[in-house]
Amino acid sequence: MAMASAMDLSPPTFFLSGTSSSSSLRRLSSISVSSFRRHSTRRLQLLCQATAGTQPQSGLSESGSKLAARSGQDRLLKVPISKIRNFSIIAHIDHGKSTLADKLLQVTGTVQNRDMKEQFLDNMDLERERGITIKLQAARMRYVYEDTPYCLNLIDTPGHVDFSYEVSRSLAACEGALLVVDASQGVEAQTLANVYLALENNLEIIPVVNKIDLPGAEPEQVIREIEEVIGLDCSNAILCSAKEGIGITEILDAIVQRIPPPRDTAENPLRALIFDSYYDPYRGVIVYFRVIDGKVKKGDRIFFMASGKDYFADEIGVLSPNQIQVDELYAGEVGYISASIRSVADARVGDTITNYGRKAESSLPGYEEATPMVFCGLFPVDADQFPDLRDALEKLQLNDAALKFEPETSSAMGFGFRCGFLGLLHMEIVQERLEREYNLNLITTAPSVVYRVNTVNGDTTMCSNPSLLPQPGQRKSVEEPYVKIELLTPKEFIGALMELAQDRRGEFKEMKYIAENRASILYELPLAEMVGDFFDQLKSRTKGYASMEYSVIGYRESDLIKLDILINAELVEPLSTIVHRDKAYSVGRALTQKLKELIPRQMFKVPIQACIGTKVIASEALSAIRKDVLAKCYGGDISRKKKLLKKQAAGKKRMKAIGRVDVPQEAFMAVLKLEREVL
Ligand SMILES: Nc1nc2c(ncn2[C@@H]2O[C@H](COP(=O)(O)OP(=O)(O)OP(=O)(O)O)[C@@H](O)[C@H]2O)c(=O)[nH]1
Repeated sequence: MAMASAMDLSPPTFFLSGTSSSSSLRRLSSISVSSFRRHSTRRLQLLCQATAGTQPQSGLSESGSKLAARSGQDRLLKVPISKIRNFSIIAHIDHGKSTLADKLLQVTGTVQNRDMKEQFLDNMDLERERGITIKLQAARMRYVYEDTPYCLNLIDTPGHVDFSYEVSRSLAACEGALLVVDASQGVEAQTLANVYLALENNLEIIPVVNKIDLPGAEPEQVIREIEEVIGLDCSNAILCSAKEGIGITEILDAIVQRIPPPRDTAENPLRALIFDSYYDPYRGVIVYFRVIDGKVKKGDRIFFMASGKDYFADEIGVLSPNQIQVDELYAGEVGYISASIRSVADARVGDTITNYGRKAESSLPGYEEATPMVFCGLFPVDADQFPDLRDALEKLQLNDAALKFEPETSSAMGFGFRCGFLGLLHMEIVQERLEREYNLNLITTAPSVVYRVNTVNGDTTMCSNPSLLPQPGQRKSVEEPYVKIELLTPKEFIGALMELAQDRRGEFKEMKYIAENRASILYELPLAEMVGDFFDQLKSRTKGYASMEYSVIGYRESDLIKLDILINAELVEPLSTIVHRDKAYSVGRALTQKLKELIPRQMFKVPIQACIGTKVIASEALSAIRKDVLAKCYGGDISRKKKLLKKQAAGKKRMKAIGRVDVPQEAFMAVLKLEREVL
């Protein structure tokens, strides 16, 4: 193995020269909305989506970690800072990011071929089932270029809009990025959004055109598109097929040649950027970081500059991709710290770690608190499970700094919690984990955005629960969050998309052609209009060809009112929604019709009414009946009858008794599933 040259006097770094087995890399693939959609039984309504704080895996128990550390130490080699390259892969979903990451790990021998199986990338049940990886991670590779060993750190990013903040922090930990574009698809909305994030972080971008093996691949045209749309010089773009292994060595060479090494600032006070963290039930929070300045040693007292907490670094190490303990990490390196940290809120993504005894003057730029965008109520079907639900939420919060919750009581639903999430995928995942891992049977109410209410006495309050919207007499105005969305579409679907956006109260801003047959359309529209089936509609109206990105641009005043639902003359607060005045009548009508379909008939007649204040604007009635599931079962086998009755009883489980009426879970989501034609 080549030694560091005499020229390189900078502090050393380490990498594994051999291979390692590796369950910890399992999370290296990124979130795939499309594969999520393929695998998920319960479909997502929103396109925004991603999640934080799900349990990642170290892949090693403590003893396993020590073992790896021992065997790893023997094979650790030192390289100077000039031989380190830190990079990310940015891509639109399904353009091949995970496949390329896997290939890089294989070709560099970081992971043995025999270990390389699909499960390797995704560990948690939920992740595997949905084909998504929920959080980002890092992997350290060794690559020999012109007889010199280099240490390449791949920092993964979650491919999900809800997590654009985490993406931006991962990119801030790198000097360069591979921009992967599918040769048969071209530039998509997420490609653009990620490139802009990379450019903001001054990264060296290497364009890679993937999937050139596909019959429909048009690499030349895609290269032109990248040059025209992004303005990136593509004269040295790399053509590759991650699947077939074409162009992989060229990519590794380009990483070494084109991405600059980190700056050598090891003598400065420590500043390390946290780009990921997860909660390990045995060791506490494990923090993934990139040392930007200075160095950190095992046993150091470290200080988290945003949370103000301090801990002793019990263990530090690198990810190769298993956790391998080392004694020190220097500027430019990527690694992990285990310091018996109790909650991820103490060590949030974006925070700066410094040395307690020699604090840095200022923290690294870009720290932001997580702001939940979507709220919903979670109520146990069985009121006795309320304490269990509270315990479960507290445990999940240890691992998920973005999850917010507070108790909520409603006369219809009893005791529960109002919870805040980054987006709908985040919400679905938390909800499923509560049900699967904590055995809770829950009713979830329709998600809502956060409204800003200006009251007549001059106060401003934030309202994330439609049932708590102040009375009309008390409020002066109501503001709602707006987003800017960019839609990229083949030109034949422009009309369909404009109709969709217009239908959702969108304001047209701009349209331009980014290629001969593809247009970019900009709209501004209320976030509330996207919390629903917007993304599904976008995909179905464009046969899956359009893509979109959005960002929140602030609050705007709208003519909003509260629509209440009465079932059997009883107000059901969780069914209250905030709607635009122009849509109130059509939503009221559609909602009562939908509820009539969803609520099973009872032994008595049940009126279902939609009201604005005390005024009933729409009304339906469920006629009385008792469903006799045994009606078609003439005589015969008692076990068959029992089976039918058991099935009927099971069907009733996820219902909430509102007064005397059993209301099923689907009814609480009815407002999201209204036929848009009737609106
Ligand atoms: N033909 C061909 N297919 C590829 C290539 N690279 C990736 N794919 C396929 O494209 C699909 C998406 O690849 P992924 O690696 O999961 O893409 P990704 O960008 O990580 O997608 P997300 O995880 O959904 O964000 C998979 O079915 C891959 O097998 C390639 O070079 N050629």
